Amino acid sequence: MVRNIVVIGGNSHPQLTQTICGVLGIPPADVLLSKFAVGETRVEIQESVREKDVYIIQSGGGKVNDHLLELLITISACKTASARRVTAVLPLFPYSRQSDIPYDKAGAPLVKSSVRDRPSNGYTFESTPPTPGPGMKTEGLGLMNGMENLQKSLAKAQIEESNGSPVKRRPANGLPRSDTADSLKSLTNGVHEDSSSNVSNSSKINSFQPRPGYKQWVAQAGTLVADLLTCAGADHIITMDLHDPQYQGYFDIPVDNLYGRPLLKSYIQRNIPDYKQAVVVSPDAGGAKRATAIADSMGMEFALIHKERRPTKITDRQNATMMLVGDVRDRTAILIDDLADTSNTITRAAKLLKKEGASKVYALVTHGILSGDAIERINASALDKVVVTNSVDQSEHLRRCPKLEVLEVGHVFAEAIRRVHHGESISVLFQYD
Ligand SMILES: O=P(O)(O)OC[C@H]1O[C@H](OP(=O)(O)OP(=O)(O)O)[C@H](O)[C@@H]1O
Repeated sequence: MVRNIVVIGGNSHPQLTQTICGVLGIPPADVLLSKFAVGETRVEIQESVREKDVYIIQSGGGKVNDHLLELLITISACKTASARRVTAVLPLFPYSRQSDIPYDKAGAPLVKSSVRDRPSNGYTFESTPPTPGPGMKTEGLGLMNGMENLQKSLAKAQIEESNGSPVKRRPANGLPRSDTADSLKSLTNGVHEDSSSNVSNSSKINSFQPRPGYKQWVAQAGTLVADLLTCAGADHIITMDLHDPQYQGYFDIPVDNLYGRPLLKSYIQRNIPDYKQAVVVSPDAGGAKRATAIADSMGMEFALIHKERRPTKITDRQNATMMLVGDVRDRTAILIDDLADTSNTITRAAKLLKKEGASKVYALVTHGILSGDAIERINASALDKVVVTNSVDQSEHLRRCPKLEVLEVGHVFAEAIRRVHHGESISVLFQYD
């Protein structure tokens, strides 16, 4: 039994909390996790955590936003109740697929197709508009252009006023008082259009295009989530198989990223007949390192599927954008990935592998998120077996998916908690060879 330690389970995965507490030999702490009628999360810690080492178990998946907020409020409640240290245990780390803005193959930030499809003549990676500087020609550029247009409009208004013509004035909220089309016309005139143009108002609105080079920013939600956790008071994070291991660098508190690989490897050794003759397959380039680590350490062959998310032909959505590099003919193929969400990736990969002659296809995935109709997709797919860990609650998935097998991660997290609590090294839990 471990002393002076408190384990609090969030609503995301009560069974995992029970397993962890069972291994540690302590009961889960008494907490009240509920909601007000309006939907706001309510947390009450119903026992003392003063000077205690607190571990809060909350996984991603399911109602991920609710679970995240519940975790943040629980961390904050423990800190204000004088906990000595608060560790957030996130078997599946929420938002870790959104740790950075997406980049295209050329290394430029991804933009929406309306901008991406523009002719690239003269495109540079310089920001547009550039930062205004002394002596810089400002015509047609950002704020300076807006100022010039404003000055022109004011001058024009003064002339019209002195001629006795009616002049449109903006109300206090800054919008012109006339109808919407007129308002937008005058607004777009100030920034994007030549005011002398004769094009009709509605076509101007419909034909609005962002300025070339303008980047439609994608939120860096992963960074925000890292900041929210530390801001709420987390002193330490324990997680498993982060989608992007570099995400740890977004934190200024310790992050222990445990590996699910030992569990996957031991499943292969124990359950796949003649596994040395099987081929480990990564369903996309992003997971190649993960899959090769397993293949190399077990002396197995490796193949790679090149995955392109956008289908090129509407008539062949399933295979047109996937290509196998390697040979799986008459062999068992073992797909390795960090997570399955819609399960599109693994089911399409399985179809391709069977088409390429694989005799059997397994998918071994650390995080079985399996959202929406993922289970139906798996049931109807060429996959023979899908093996996931219970980093996300699998009880409902298990009921609906006869192909699913679940590996227990509770004891791995319990051991990590025990070691962190006693100040012992947990590097042994990172080893997977
Ligand atoms: O079940 P699905 O909905 O198909 O999602 C699963 C895929 O998504 C993730 O990769 P992602 O597509 O984010 O690309 P990356 O590996 O290049 O980051 C993950 O590594 C899987 O390959």
